[in-house]
This record gives sequence, C-alpha cells and structure tokens, in this order.
Amino acid sequence: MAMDAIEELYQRILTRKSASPDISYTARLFTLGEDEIVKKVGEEAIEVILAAKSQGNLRLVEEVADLTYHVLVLLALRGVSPTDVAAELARRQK
Ligand SMILES: N=c1c2ncn([C@@H]3O[C@H](COP(=O)(O)OP(=O)(O)OP(=O)(O)O)[C@@H](O)[C@H]3O)c2ncn1[C@@H]1O[C@H](COP(=O)(O)O)[C@@H](O)[C@H]1O
Repeated sequence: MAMDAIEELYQRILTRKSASPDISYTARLFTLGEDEIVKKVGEEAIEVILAAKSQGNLRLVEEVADLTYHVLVLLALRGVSPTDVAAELARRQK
C-alpha cells in the first residue's frame, strides 16, 4: 500500500472529526465513539478472512481497503498517525 495514499486518506479522515454526521459516514463513526469503531475494525477483519478463504483477489483488495479505512479512523480517534505505525515497522526492519 502506498504510504502517500494512506497519509492522504488519514488527513481527510481527520477533517471529518469536526464535520456533520449528517453528511459524512466518517463523522458519524466519530460520533458513535471508540467501542463502535473497534467493533467495525473487527467486522472488517472478519470480512478480510472470509474473502481470503472463499473469494477472489478483487474482493480481497476491497475488504483490505475497508479494513484499512476503519483502522485509520481508529488511529485518528486516538491521535495516532500512520507515520507512527510506519516508524514502528521501520524499527523492526532487519
Ligand atoms: N475510504 C473510505 C471508506 N471505505 C469504506 N467506507 C465505508 O465503510 C462502510 C463499510 O461498512 P459496511 O460494509 O459494514 O457497510 P454499512 O452497512 O454501510 O456500515 P454500517 O452501517 O454497518 O456501519 C461503508 O459505508 C463504506 O462507505 C468508507 N467511507 C469513507 N472513505 C473515505 O473517507 C473519506 C471521508 O469520507 P466521508 O465519510 O464520506 O466524509 C473520503 O476520502 C472517503 O473516500
């Protein structure tokens, strides 16, 4: 996954923290709170597993995109940036 695309989406998600829930799914998620967002992450992770086990790569890509988006919403809620995750991955590199 291109880091630029992740960062761009993350920045757009951050702007939805102050947007109206009436016009934005992301703003609605922020209004629902952490428990609901974590639940969505879990559901999307299960969708990734199901796609991997029984569907083609196109569906797998779609489900990983859904999961990535919801993880970014969780990170945004917690004030963690994808750059922090990239730094952790870089630290692990051998
Ligand atoms: N990348 C995404 C994205 N990926 C997935 N989703 C939404 O995540 C939901 C997936 O959940 P489900 O499949 O469970 O569908 P659902 O039944 O609608 O969801 P629930 O009502 O069950 O929560 C869908 O509503 C998708 O539209 C996304 N919603 C928004 N974005 C991006 O986030 C940014 C902000 O968008 P707004 O939220 O529209 O402001 C924009 O750049 C969007 O392109």
